Amino acid sequence: MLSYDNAVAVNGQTPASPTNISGARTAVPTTSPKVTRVPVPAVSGTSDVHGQAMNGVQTNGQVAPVEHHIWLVTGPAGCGKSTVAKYLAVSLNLPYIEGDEYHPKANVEKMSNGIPLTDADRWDWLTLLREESLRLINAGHAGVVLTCSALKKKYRDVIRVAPYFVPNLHLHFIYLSAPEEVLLRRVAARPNHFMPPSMVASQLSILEPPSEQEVDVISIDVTRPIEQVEAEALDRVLRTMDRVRQ
Ligand SMILES: Nc1ncnc2c1ncn2[C@@H]1O[C@H](COP(=O)(O)OP(=O)(O)OP(=O)(O)O)[C@@H](O)[C@H]1O
Ligand SMILES: O=C(O)[C@H](O)[C@@H](O)[C@H](O)[C@H](O)CO
Repeated sequence: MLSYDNAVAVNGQTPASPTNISGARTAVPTTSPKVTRVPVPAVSGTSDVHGQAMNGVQTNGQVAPVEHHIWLVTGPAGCGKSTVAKYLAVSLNLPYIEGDEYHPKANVEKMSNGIPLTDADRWDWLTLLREESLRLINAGHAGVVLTCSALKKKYRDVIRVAPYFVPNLHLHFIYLSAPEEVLLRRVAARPNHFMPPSMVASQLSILEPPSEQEVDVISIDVTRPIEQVEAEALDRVLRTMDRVRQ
């Protein structure tokens, strides 16, 4: 069941909710969550040096509205979410939220032991990722880059609620697709990661690849070398931002 237990700050104000009253949080990051913003030059015209508002005075003297974006890099284990998300975050000078670091300890333990998560295991985690994205945007960032497997449509729909909370907020999924053998090879070759290769099959068994009706999804074939994947991802992001601005 969807949970709205955790209140989201809207324009700096936190609405009353059962969570505010009890002070309890249902899910907390297992480790120090990775919310990083790498101080490199922004891609021209996308953000200022603080990675903040992408507005500015247009040639007609009018101030353009601030457009906010959540770039959610999605797909099954090993598809390259973290790699691509870090690249986008650096290129766009935006904070990066590593979804895996927000799983409760029990989820990580399950996955480490080769036990797939259930819907119930994922609900609070998904809500937490949505909240954390909104928190950073409400704190003044123009946008965020977020990784989250979001394997089913109903998981993506949990995040799709985000734009209700912030004016001019746009959510985009960047879905990385690769066949099982490629995922297996990449997961098996990756050192020091909690996810065993045996979990790839279960990820694919529940995966609902985004349909054409999910018009907020950019799909990218990631069987190609990483440089090509990153270049395509950035190009599609920049073109999407242009479209939104027009
Ligand atoms: N296009 C690519 N070509 C070759 N190797 C890649 C490519 N993309 C990612 N990799 C490598 O595959 C491995 C998995 O990538 P990464 O950790 O980014 O995936 P992920 O989707 O974040 O995985 P998980 O969700 O399981 O954490 C890494 O070792 C990474 O360097
Ligand atoms: O929904 C899930 O089953 C999980 O989020 C997984 O996708 C892992 O966290 C990730 O892939 C790590 O390897």
